[in-house]
Amino acid sequence: MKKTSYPKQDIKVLLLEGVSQTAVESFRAAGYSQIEFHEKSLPEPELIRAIGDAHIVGIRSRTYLTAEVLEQARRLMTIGCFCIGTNQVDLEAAQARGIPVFNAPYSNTRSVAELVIAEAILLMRRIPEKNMECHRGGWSKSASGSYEVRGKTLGLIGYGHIGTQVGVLAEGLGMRVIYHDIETKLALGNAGPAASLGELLERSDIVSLHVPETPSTKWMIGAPELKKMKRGSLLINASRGTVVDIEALAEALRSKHLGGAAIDVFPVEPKGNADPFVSPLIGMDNVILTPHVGGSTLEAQENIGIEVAAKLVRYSDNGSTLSAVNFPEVSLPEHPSSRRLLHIHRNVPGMLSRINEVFSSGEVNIDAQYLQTTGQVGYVVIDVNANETQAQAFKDGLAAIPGTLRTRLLY
Ligand SMILES: NC(=O)C1=CN([C@@H]2O[C@H](COP(=O)(O)OP(=O)(O)OC[C@H]3O[C@@H](n4cnc5c(N)ncnc54)[C@H](O)[C@@H]3O)[C@@H](O)[C@H]2O)C=CC1
Ligand SMILES: O=C(O)CCC(=O)C(=O)O
Repeated sequence: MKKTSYPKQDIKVLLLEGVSQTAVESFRAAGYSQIEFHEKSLPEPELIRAIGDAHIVGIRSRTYLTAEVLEQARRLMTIGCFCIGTNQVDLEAAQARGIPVFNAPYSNTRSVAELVIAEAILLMRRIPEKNMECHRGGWSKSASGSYEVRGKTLGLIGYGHIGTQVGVLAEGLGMRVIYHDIETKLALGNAGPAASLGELLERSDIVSLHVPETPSTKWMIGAPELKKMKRGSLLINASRGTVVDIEALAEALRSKHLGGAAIDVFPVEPKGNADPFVSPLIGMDNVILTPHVGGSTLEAQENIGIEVAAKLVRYSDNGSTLSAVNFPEVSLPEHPSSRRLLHIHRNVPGMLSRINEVFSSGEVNIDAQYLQTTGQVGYVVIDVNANETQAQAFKDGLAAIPGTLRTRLLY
């Protein structure tokens, strides 16, 4: 087994929320044996207990790693979100503690896009109501209110990885696609940008949301926006629950201003499958309710398990932070003949010269040095041709520099 400064068998990996077994297998294959696996998210007191001695933690969307929780995670080296969204982690608090956070930005995007397309067709055909009626022993064979999606306008709010795929699939069905994004985006196929959010809402037969949870998207669809939507049009939200004012949506559905909705995400979601689900949308036959499963397919979860575990292992073994969402990114080569020192520090002037002073005795050769900074944090990696004692002395020297957040030594 490759030797690390901290023996791999002593590195505790805490995996929550039933992340795929492919993640467990990836850690085992990389030599990590201390893996604590939980099928569910943990209530905060239990989370704090479990994370207290963990070096690596893997979560999905239900575990909130707040500044207070991170404060208790004294040994935590890195965090993996086995999903796209990272809003459940206090990214600034993690950065300030020198903890890179990784996610899987692509692996479940196709799964969400497929669900959205399926829901668009079902809602256009009024299938949710017809389904409920049949369940109640009713039979209303009628074409009234049922339409093909062909020729209808789909308005996508957020034209990123998921929005673009929904657009491409929708065009394959003959839909017209318009989108609204805060960034300038390359339009795929025949899609085109709407002049504004308001224009998109006014023109679309179906509006589908694909934005992240940020201050700019919080409650972005409220009563005034719903009012702008066409009478009888449909709303799909598989992004984040805080994007839509759910009470305003319920009212728009009750008043029949909207014809239907498909909602996968909610402002408050149950913590686990045993907890009750409460929503003003319950009981509305023209609403498809799903328990935040947009990305929950076996294909997506297996791929996410492999992708995020690989990023966590690479950081732990090699120091690479490529694609970290809150941290300076460095992609590092292997270092077979040198020892590698990692120094994470507050990004203040003069830090690099203080780091270099530690090696100024001229006793050893520096084989390579890498530096990257983002806003508050700097990350320097130094490969040195030193023996174990020298390397340990360098690590101690680096740790003593004021402004140091964390140091590690990799063999
Ligand atoms: N329901 C589920 O299970 C899943 C939900 N998601 C959610 O979907 C979101 C989107 O995923 P991706 O498309 O992969 O993300 P992405 O980052 O590729 O795309 C998001 C797009 O939204 C745009 N955007 C940000 N703020 C905006 C605003 N105020 N107005 C208009 N556009 C804005 C961005 O510029 C970007 O183009 C994720 O952040 C996550 O919250 C993702 C996967 C599964
Ligand atoms: O699968 C999950 O737990 C969350 C999926 C999701 O919302 C995401 O990837 O952002």
